[in-house]
Amino acid sequence: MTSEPILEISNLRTVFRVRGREIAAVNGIDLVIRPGETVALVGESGSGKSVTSLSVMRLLARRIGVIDNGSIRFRGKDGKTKDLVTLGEEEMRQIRGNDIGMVFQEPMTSLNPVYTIGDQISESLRVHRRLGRREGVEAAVGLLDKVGIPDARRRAGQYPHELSGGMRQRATIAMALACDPTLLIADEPTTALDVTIQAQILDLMQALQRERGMGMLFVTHNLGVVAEIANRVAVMYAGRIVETGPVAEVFKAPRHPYTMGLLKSMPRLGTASEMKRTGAKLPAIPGMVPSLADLPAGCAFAPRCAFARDACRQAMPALSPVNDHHGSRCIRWQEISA
Ligand SMILES: Nc1ncnc2c1ncn2[C@@H]1O[C@H](COP(=O)(O)OP(=O)(O)OP(=O)(O)O)[C@@H](O)[C@H]1O
Ligand code: NI
Repeated sequence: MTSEPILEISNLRTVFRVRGREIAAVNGIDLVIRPGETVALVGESGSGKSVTSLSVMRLLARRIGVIDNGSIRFRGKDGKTKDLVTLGEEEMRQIRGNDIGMVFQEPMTSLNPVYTIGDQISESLRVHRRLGRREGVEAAVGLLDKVGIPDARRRAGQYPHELSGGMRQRATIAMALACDPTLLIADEPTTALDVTIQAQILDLMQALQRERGMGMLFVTHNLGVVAEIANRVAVMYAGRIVETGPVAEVFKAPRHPYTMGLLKSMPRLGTASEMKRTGAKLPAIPGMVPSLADLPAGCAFAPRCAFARDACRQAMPALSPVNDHHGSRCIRWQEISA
C-alpha cells in the first residue's frame, strides 16, 4: 500500500502521575494506519492498549494522564495532517466524532440515557454537518437501517434502555459513522456481547469499513477477533509494542516469545468443547504482568520468558526488522519459531 497514512504515531509516551510517582503506561510506541486498513492492538490487561487509543482521542483524565513525548499525526477529512498531541481542545472537539469515530466496550458510555437514539445521532449530524432537524432525523433513520437495526424508524424514537445490548452497540456504531470519519477507533467493541452477536457486529464493522475506506484502530485482547478483522497487529507488553506485522504472518510465525505465549493460550475453534470433555486447561503464560511502577531493567518480559539471557536483563531490545513489515523486540527473534 502506498497511500498516505491517516494516522502516524511516533515515539508516543503517555504517563500517569500516581501518588507523586510517574508511570509510563505507553512508552515510546510507533504505529501507522493507512486508509482502508485495520490495525489491532493486543496484549494482556494493563499493557497500554486503551491508553494508546485514549491518547489518540486526547481523552486522558486531565492532570493524571499526560502525553509527555512523541507525535500523533492525523489526516482528517479536509486532507490536512495535524499533530493531535499539540492541537487545542476546541479543534480536538471538532475532530472527535467528526473525523474520528469511537466505539467503546460499553455502549452506554457513548449513549445518553435521556435522549432517544434518533435524537442523539441527528444531534451529532446537526452539529458537525449542519443538517436541519428534519434532515438530521431522516439521516439518523437511514444510518440505523444501515447498521442492521430492524424497524429503524420506530427504534429511532426509543431510548437506549429500550434496546438490547447488541442493538445498542449497533446504534453507537451508527453514531460513530454518522459524520463519515476517516478513522474509527474501537476499544473492545464486542467484548460485552455474546458470541453470536459479537460475530454479527464484527461483520458489520468490517463491511462498513470496506465500503467507506476508513482506517481502523481495533483494541482487543481476543486474538480470534484479530484474525477475523485486522490486516496488521501490534502486540503490546508493559507499554511497548513488542511485535508488529501482518496478522497472517505474525500468527503463523511469531518472532517474539510473548506473542508465541499469547497464541498458545488462545482457545481455538472447536477446542473448547474438547477441553471441556477432557478437562484440559489452556496453557497460560507463566508469571504475572509486571507492575509499571516497578519494571525490571532490560526487557520487561524477561522474567517470564523461557528464552531470556543475561543480555535481555541489561538493555531493552530494539525493534529488530524481521523483514520490511514485521518487527520484533527480541534479541533472539531468529531462534523463535512456533
Ligand atoms: N486513570 C489512570 N490512573 C492511573 N493509571 C492508569 C489510569 N489508566 C490507566 N493507567 C495505567 O495504565 C496502564 C495501562 O492501562 P490500559 O487501560 O491502557 O490497559 P489495557 O491494555 O487497555 O488493558 P485492558 O485489557 O484491561 O483494557 C494500567 O495498567 C495502569 O497502570
Ligand atoms: Ni483497555
